[in-house]
Amino acid sequence: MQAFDYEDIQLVPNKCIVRSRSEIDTKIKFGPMTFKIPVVPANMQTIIDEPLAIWLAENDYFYIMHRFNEDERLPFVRRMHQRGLFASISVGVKPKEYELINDLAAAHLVPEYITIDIAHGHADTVIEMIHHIKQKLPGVFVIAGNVGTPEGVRELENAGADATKVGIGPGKACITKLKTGFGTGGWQLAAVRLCSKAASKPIIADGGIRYNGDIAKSVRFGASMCMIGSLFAGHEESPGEVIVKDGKKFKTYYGSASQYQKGQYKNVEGKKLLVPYRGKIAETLREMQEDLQSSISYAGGRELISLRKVDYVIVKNSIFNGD
Ligand SMILES: NC(=O)C1=CN([C@@H]2O[C@H](COP(=O)(O)OP(=O)(O)OC[C@H]3O[C@@H](n4cnc5c(N)ncnc54)[C@H](OP(=O)(O)O)[C@@H]3O)[C@@H](O)[C@H]2O)C=CC1
Ligand SMILES: Nc1nc2c(ncn2[C@@H]2O[C@H](COP(=O)(O)O)[C@@H](O)[C@H]2O)c(=O)[nH]1
Repeated sequence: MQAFDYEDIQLVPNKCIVRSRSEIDTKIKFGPMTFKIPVVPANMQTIIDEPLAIWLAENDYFYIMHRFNEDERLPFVRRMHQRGLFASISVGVKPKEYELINDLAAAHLVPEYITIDIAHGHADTVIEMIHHIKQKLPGVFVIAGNVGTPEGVRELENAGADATKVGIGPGKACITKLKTGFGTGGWQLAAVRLCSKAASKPIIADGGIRYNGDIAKSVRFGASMCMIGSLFAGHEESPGEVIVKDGKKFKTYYGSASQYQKGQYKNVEGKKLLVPYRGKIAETLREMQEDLQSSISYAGGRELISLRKVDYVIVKNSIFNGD
């Protein structure tokens, strides 16, 4: 197996078949809905909150609400549906999470998407939760993760997951690779490739995306969707705290397994960092779409799927991504 990451790969251009990039379609059908671009902000507390979820849903972007305001999830689903918007929530695997699924079923509240979000997703705990959701809320599109191997993808798909999320430790706020020695940090793009070859359902490439071009690379290697944290952390709408340092504005971004999220220093696998303030999220999403349109033009196509066939070269070998 070749180990490579985003910075090691360049995609090889084909002849352009459009007169303008505006002709190019970046849409992706993912589960029951179609979205403008194959990108979802990470389901982390400093990345997504309810006002942003509403804005994203209203503007045809995918979102996944984080799971850290536990008791707010059921009312959140209700409020999204009352607004005529899709509901997309996260769950863990502890006993209280089973109660949430039971309560949603009892209230006939069926979110369109549920993401099972734990660090080591290739686990019986996740398989059991997939079974529970599918039994109680059969209409839900279930995303399960995170995994980093073909075996992980296959087992979760076989258990009933409709999509799997790939990425163990490549994230910017992640210290899993340093604290445990395990993960896909430094070879996340190769892991996406490996996992997508084993997948019979969509996969989400999660973590390690540092530039807009990495979205095209993820799609090239089989991702249907990219989950992004740090690139979304610095916006006006981002829930992180604003910090002013030496006259410059920053926002805080912390890992979901950091002491800041957990409230205690136990099994910590995440850190806190400051990211430069970068204005409105709408502008970043617009630029991502434009860059993706350009990518597809270089692929010699007019829609996202054309990226899947392009040649690539490995331009160097480094394993610094995420550090
Ligand atoms: N994508 C990534 O690389 C990573 C992401 N995260 C994020 O951090 C958040 C917290 O994750 P997580 O700690 O899993 O959530 P939880 O604290 O909710 O843990 C979920 C369950 O899995 C158990 N668990 C957690 N890690 C392991 C492990 N390595 N082996 C066996 N059991 C385990 C926990 O028990 P106990 O705590 O008692 O072991 C608990 O019962 C999530 O949002 C997750 O996505 C965290 C690390 C890596
Ligand atoms: N190992 C850890 N990974 C984490 C933690 N919190 C979140 N994450 C993962 O990172 C991505 C976002 O990555 P980025 O490179 O785009 O910033 C996120 O979706 C999670 O999968 C953590 O505490 N530890």
